[in-house]
Amino acid sequence: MLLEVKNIEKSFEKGNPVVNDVSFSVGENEIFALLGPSGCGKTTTLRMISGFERSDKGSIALEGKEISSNSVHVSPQKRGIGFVFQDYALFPHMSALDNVAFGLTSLPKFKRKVFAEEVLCRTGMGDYKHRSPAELSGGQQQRVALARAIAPEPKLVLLDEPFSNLDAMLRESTRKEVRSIIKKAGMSAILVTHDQEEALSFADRIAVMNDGKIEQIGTPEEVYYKPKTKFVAQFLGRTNLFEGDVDDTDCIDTNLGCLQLNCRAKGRVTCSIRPEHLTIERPNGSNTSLNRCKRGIVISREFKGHDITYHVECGGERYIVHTDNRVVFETNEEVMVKPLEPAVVLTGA
Ligand SMILES: Nc1ncnc2c1ncn2[C@@H]1O[C@H](COP(=O)(O)OP(=O)(O)OP(=O)(O)O)[C@@H](O)[C@H]1O
Repeated sequence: MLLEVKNIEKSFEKGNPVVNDVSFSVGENEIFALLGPSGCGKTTTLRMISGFERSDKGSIALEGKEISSNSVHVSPQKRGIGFVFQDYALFPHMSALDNVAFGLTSLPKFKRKVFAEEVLCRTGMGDYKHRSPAELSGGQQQRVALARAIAPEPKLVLLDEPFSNLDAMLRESTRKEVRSIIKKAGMSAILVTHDQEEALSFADRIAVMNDGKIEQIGTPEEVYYKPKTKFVAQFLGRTNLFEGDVDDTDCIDTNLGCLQLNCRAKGRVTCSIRPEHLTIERPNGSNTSLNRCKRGIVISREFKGHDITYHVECGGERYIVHTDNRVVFETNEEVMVKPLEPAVVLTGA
């Protein structure tokens, strides 16, 4: 493993820990994301890894060497880690090119600007190389800061909301370009974001944080399709939650009928089904008697072009169903909601 973070903790003043017993590791050439709502402790975790903040407890090791513990604190400059701060932190008196060339101390002087320009071009900022930060927009400064962090090709680069100031189109293309630069150079990265779509599309693995703690670590597919807690299920997009007693066929009885579970469980469980794992049908003789499901009413629908989201009331509860645009129902229509996949049991709920 390139980075090992073990049981780190941080409190400010006398308050509760804002980072509470956080552990994870990042592999070689891996892109890892810390995802969670504002104030959950993501930036503080990143600052402890960079060395700008000292942890109260726990340890951090980079390439097997301890850089932070009770007795060790390697200064940020000596950690060999690149970072992009939320506020860019560019040198105001230097051009974009000089900002990027500044850190390239391992290259001979005559090569620094050539290489800096190459990286600036890859983040789409080649045409702005002579401008000072004051002459650039927020989004452009953000891309220069990205270029500056990745140009020296550090083993690990820390990215704190690095795409937040870019508009939707630019965000997607910059994200792809930065991901490819990191992967091609063999670097690893930790991205901090509260944007679930960004974490899902950019990272190889994601740690979902809530209130100072990590609730789940997994690949994008794992955290999205197999959330362990209610928080993870709800933070990673819309979902339908159910509670019920497991019968001896691994099902629970719900308003939608008998729901099959994704794993063996006992007693009372909470489980989740993503809206795209439900579909709706017109009631007919066969599906109404099937599985004791109740009829529902379409309360509203959101047409989004390539797909449609329906809100259906069924047995006094509301459910969200996401279908492709060929499944067309009107508001107030009577429907049956049918699961397409088993419900995921929230084992950490
Ligand atoms: N220097 C500080 N002094 C006191 N409290 C702080 C300090 N830095 C952060 N905090 C508090 O610690 C908590 C976690 O902050 P942090 O910036 O790590 O969260 P975050 O998840 O990165 O949020 P955001 O996405 O809004 O940046 C917040 O409640 C914040 O107010």
